[in-house]
Amino acid sequence: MVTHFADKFYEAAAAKGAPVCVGIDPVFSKMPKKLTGGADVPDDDQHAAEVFEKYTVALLEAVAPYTPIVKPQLACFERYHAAGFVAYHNIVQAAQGLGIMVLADGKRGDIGISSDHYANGLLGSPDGADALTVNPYLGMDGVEPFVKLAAAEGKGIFALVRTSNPGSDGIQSHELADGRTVAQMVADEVFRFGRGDKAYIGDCGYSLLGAVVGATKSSDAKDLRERMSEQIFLVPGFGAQGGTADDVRACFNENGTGAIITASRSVIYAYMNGDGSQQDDWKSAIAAGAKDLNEQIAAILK
Ligand SMILES: O=C(O)c1cc(=O)[nH]c(=O)n1[C@@H]1O[C@H](COP(=O)(O)O)[C@@H](O)[C@H]1O
Repeated sequence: MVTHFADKFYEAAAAKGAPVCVGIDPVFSKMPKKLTGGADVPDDDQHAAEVFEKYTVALLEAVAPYTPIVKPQLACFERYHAAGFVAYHNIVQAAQGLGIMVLADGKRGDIGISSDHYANGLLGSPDGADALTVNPYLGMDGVEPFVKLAAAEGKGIFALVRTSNPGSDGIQSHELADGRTVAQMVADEVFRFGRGDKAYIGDCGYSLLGAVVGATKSSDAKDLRERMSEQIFLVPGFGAQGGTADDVRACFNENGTGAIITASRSVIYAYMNGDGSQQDDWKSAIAAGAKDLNEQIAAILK
C-alpha cells in the first residue's frame, strides 16, 4: 500500500522541525563565481546545466538539515533545453537520495488527456517528483489525471488558487454574480474535488490535492483557510516578494498544520551581497538562510 503524500510530508516536516520548503530557481548570472569561473552567461546549454547541477547538489546538502521538501522551478532548467532537463532529473534523484521530498514547480494543466501525459512525465515512477504544482483554471477535468496518478503513487498536487504576483488581483479578485471572487470559486472547487475519493485524504486529515496561496495575499488567507479546511497550502511569496512570518500565520490551522512556507531567492542567493558581490563561503550562507527560514516558521507555530 502506498503512503499518502500528506502523511509522508508531515513525518518529514516533524523530523526537520518546521513545514518549510526551499525553492530552487537557479539563474546563471547569480551562480557562485567559484562554479562559473566568473562568467555571467554560459558557453552553451551543457555548460549551464553542469553549473546548475553542481550548485544544486551542494545546495541540497546545505539545506537538508532544515527543510523536508524542495521546489525546483522547471522553467529555470527547461530554458537550457535537453541538457537542462537532464540536470533537473539528476537533482530530483539527488534530493530524494538525501531524503528530501521534491515538489516540481511546473504549473501544468491542460485538457484531460494532455494532463495525463504531464502527470506521468513529471510524477510517474520511478523517476518522478513527489509533488507538482498545477493550474486548475482550465477546469477540474484538467486536474483529475494528476490527482488520480497522485492517489495511485502517493504523490501530492498543489493547485493555483490565489497566486502571489500583483497581476493576480485582476483575475482572481474579480467578483462573480454569486458574490464570490474567482479565487473563492476555485477554492470551493479544489475543496470539493480534493475529497472526491476517500483515498484522497490521508491519515493526518489532509487531501493529496493542496492549494497555492501567496504570502502576499494575507488578507485572503483566513477565508481561504476556512473554505479549504482539508488542503495543505503551499505558500510562496515569503522573503524576496515581501511576505513575512506574520503574513503567513493565517495560512495555518490552529494546530500548526496546513501550510508549507516556501522561499527561493532569499535562501538560495543568501551569499549575494547588496552590491552584487558574493560571499566566498556560499554554501554556508545558503545553509544559514535555510536555517533562518526554518526558525522563523517554527517560532510562529510554537
Ligand atoms: O507555485 C509557486 O511556487 C509560485 C506561486 C505563486 O503564486 N508565486 C510564486 O512566486 N511562485 C514561485 O515561487 C518562486 C519565487 O519565489 P521567491 O524567489 O521566494 O520569490 C518562483 O519559482 C515562482 O514561480
